[in-house]
Amino acid sequence: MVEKTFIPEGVEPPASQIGATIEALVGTIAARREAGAESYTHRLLSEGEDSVLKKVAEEATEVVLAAKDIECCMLVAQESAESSAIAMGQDEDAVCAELPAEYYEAVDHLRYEAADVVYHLLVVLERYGIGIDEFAAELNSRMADGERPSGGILLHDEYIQRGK
Ligand SMILES: N=c1c2ncn([C@@H]3O[C@H](COP(=O)(O)OP(=O)(O)OP(=O)(O)O)[C@@H](O)[C@H]3O)c2ncn1[C@@H]1O[C@H](COP(=O)(O)O)[C@@H](O)[C@H]1O
Repeated sequence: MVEKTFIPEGVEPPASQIGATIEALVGTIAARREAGAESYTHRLLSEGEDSVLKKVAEEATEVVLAAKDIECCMLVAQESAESSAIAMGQDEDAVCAELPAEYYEAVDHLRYEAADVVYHLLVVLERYGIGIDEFAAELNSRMADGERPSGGILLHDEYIQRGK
């Protein structure tokens, strides 16, 4: 925990799968500060900022394209199912399209690109000294009380500077 954050008194911090994964990756990324140039992460942390910042933008675009591929597969499958229904004299509004293998490949691709975005984003946070708990506090501080995980870390008010 850093001075900017706190956990409400008397509550246990939560445990979760994705939390453990992100924490392990964040630890690896931080440790790569001391690695050599053979480490891709080290290069992103130590070279000019454009390398990692461009990578975040590029990977985010790839997420968009991967999601669009999924949409395209769904549309093609639906249109094909509707055409078949019409040809067979069935109600085209009642058809349920069978999704092709390409759809599942596109979903896998989206997951892959999403992981690329998260990794590069975590490198950016490390580069600019934003700890993972501080980042969690940013997300938690946006949540309503009933929505936030029990024991979720929060930002002290003076560190909430939205839109500045
Ligand atoms: N999670 C990652 C990770 N995700 C993506 N990348 C790299 O990010 C780069 C992405 O570049 P590209 O987009 O050109 O390549 P791509 O992802 O193959 O292809 P597309 O995205 O274009 O489809 C590749 O070089 C990947 O290896 C990562 N490199 C490292 N890590 C983690 O960081 C640790 C330390 O890595 P090193 O610094 O290399 O030791 C690793 O053990 C991993 O846990």
